[in-house]
Amino acid sequence: MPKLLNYHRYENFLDAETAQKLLEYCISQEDAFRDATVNDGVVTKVSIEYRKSMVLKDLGEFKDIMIRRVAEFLPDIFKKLEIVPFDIKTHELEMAAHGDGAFFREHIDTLTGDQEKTNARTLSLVYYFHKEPKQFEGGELSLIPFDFFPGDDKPVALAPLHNSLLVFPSFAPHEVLPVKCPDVPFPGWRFTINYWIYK
Ligand SMILES: O=C(O)CCC(=O)C(=O)O
Ligand SMILES: [Fe+2]
Repeated sequence: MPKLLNYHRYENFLDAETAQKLLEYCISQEDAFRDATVNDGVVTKVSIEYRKSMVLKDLGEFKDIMIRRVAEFLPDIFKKLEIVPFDIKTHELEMAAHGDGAFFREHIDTLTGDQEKTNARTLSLVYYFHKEPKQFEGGELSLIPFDFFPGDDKPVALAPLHNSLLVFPSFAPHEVLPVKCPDVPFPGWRFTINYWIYK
């Protein structure tokens, strides 16, 4: 019987003007997005059975904006997740775009190989944004109970709310359910900033 680990969602995370500028930046970068890869512990590769989405590494000014904003919330994040506060080693951020048929199957964000032992993804933060009104369906983030701990919990499917930040431990299993938006061009897709905090 599995247990769902703590998670939390902050709504209206950025001020409306910054959220709008971020959306404009993202849309302007359409040609710089590349097929997303996955890492199976040995190699990093594109795997269309496992993950279909596009990513962009260069967040421009929004990298610092996001890091600064999240820093204001960190004490509350540790509290909500019931995680003992730690010193941050690394910040890793990328932007992702999910169009029609995009998904990311069940996974965790932390690698368990030796090389990661002293520097591991610990907190996963996903900032959601999209054009309004929303032009896609689906794309919920499903958090999956951890069968290591006893409990009676069921998976929870969280809708990608515009201008919200979802936080959960990087070792919590999760998946992105398929997005549906046939014939919707790039500006109407499901966008995120994926942000991993390393301990
Ligand atoms: O897009 C999301 O909601 C989550 C993305 C994700 O799980 C990841 O990039 O590791
Ligand atoms: Fe993930």
